[in-house]
Amino acid sequence: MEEEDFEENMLNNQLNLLPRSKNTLIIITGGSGTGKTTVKNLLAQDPNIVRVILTTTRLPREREKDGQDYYFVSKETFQTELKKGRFLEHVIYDRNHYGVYGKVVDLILVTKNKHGVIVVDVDGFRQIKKYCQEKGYNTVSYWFKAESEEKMVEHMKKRGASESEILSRLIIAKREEKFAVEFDHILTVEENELAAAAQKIKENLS
Ligand SMILES: Nc1ncnc2c1ncn2[C@@H]1O[C@H](COP(=O)(O)OP(=O)(O)OP(=O)(O)O)[C@@H](O)[C@H]1O
Repeated sequence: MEEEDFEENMLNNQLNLLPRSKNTLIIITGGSGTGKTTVKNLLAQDPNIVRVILTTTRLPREREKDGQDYYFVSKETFQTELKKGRFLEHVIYDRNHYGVYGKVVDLILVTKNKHGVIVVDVDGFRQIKKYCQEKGYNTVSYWFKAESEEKMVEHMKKRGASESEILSRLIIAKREEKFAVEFDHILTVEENELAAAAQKIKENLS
């Protein structure tokens, strides 16, 4: 093969490996009370970053809107879609189903041509990352930590968690700590520095 052809081939191969969308899905995981939800909401204030909306069988609460807070579906629809493999991840909480539609990720990164942000557990992170890799989408993952366990407890109390919930969340957090190495970044969110954490994530996008 001529040297020029070889170079062109190399270039084409590299282009094929490039993601189809230049946008990035920001995946946030970590212990309870580490500021994940707050930082996600701060990120979503940026017009270029869109929250990945979950689908649920739970009934809408007052003022919740379909397509804005959640996609609300019936249990039957959820089961049918689940069987078809449409959900990247799926959890049952308080007898209600919650799932992430693959097509919602496509909608944000490709159709809307924006970055996405999602808060998920470790299993969800793995599933979503796998999906994005298969589709050629960029992801950046963050494992969130608080300054200390005491601060996590303080934060959980702030959002109204009961003693028993706090205890079980701390146990889960301890158990899951070992998975932090699977993430691109481990981010300690300093006390009252939630906006700084969001800013750091945004800076890492460009
Ligand atoms: N670093 C921090 N400094 C000050 N307040 C914080 C910090 N992290 C979280 N908080 C506060 O703690 C409360 C819970 O935070 P948030 O819901 O963002 O945590 P979370 O990681 O999403 O928790 P969970 O997984 O339990 O839902 C909020 O009131 C938030 O403002």
